[in-house]
Amino acid sequence: MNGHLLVLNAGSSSLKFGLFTAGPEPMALATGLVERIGGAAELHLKQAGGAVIADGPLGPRGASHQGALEAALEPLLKAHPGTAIRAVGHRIVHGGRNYAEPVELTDQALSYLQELVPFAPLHQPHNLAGVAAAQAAFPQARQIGCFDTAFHRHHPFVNDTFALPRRFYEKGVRRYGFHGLSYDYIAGHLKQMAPLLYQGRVVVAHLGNGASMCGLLSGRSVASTMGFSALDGLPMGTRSGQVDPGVLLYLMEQEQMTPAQISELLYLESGLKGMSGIGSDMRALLGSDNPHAAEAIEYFCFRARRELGGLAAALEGLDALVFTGGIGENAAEIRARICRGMQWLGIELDERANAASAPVISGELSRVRVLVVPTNEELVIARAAARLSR
Ligand SMILES: Nc1ncnc2c1ncn2[C@@H]1O[C@H](COP(=O)(O)OP(=O)(O)O)[C@@H](O)[C@H]1O
Ligand SMILES: CC(=O)OP(=O)(O)O
Ligand SMILES: [Mg+2]
Repeated sequence: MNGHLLVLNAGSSSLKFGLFTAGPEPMALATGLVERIGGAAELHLKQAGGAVIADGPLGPRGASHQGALEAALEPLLKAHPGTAIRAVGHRIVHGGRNYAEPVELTDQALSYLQELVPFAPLHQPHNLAGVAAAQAAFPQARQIGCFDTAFHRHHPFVNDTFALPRRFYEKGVRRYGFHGLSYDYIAGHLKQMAPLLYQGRVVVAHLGNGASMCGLLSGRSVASTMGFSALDGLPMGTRSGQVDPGVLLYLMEQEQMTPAQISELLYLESGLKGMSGIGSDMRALLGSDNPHAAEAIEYFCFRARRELGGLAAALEGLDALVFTGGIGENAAEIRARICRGMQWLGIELDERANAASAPVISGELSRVRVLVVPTNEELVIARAAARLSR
């Protein structure tokens, strides 16, 4: 079948994208990233072989996701003249109750996904804006949606519900879980590279700007630290992670904060940024001697250890721990500090392997294998787009 695939992974302040071949196992031809959209946006775009196509500030077009997408596509398509885009695969954070698999984005699907915007205000609007922009740029192409929630849709009921009156569950107040495209990639990687571990009890720590952990049993999601929204669980770059709901009542009743103000607080002003007063970037915190930065890092690692213990309980044991995401893949110091408190669970790191971010970072005597696996959400999307546009 002719044509290529374009993959768009729109985050809250970033846009990752790639041009792929459309065969049964798609191959990346070029991949790119726009970061700091809305601020000092920069475009980084390279060929799969490593040659740089574009690298530098985006200027005024970096003010919005739409502008960033247009500015990113120009050099991409110029470097690949004659490319016909057969399908555009989109990461869509929330698929709600309806979608446990990727789907073609018909008008009906899009209007359902639009209704989910309040469930994921930091991501869903950008994801849907990406669809609109891609429809305008490639009117002939099929638009395929791939959902962060889909991988978790078969959670057992205890991990799907809250202890609220039943009617809220029926209305969709559930623990959806997110980062499913990343967990899907990791599960597929384990199946291929470590089939015995794949069959076992695995916790994946996706530690990026957004962060969550997921318990896998035979490659399927059993429990995740993110729930109804992408706010729960671990603290993140700017998100709070788990907070006592009583705090929210207090903020409304005593501080007279509006829902919009609370949303801003929890999604954009909390987490590493809020605790440190410095910023959301783990690199900046690790490089700082400010005691509040140190406390934010310690809280991050402490919460990760707590969640790891909880997920191991949900899995009734642990065979492997996988680190992924920008922090999980690169920050040896953070991996070490999470693992240091977990010897009781059978985790022993090999310090040198960890410092080198080697694929296996556990020591020979460690009962639990500890791995570093770079995630690839774009490849998972490309595979789905290839399949659904066949
Ligand atoms: N070498 C590194 N050391 C520590 N943190 C890093 C390193 N490289 C990237 N990070 C962190 O990874 C995070 C971004 O992760 P990423 O998975 O790219 O985010 P997103 O959720 O936007 O996809 C940032 O906090 C960044 O500081
Ligand atoms: C769901 C989520 O938190 O995504 P990201 O890590 O891209 O912010
Ligand atoms: Mg991410």
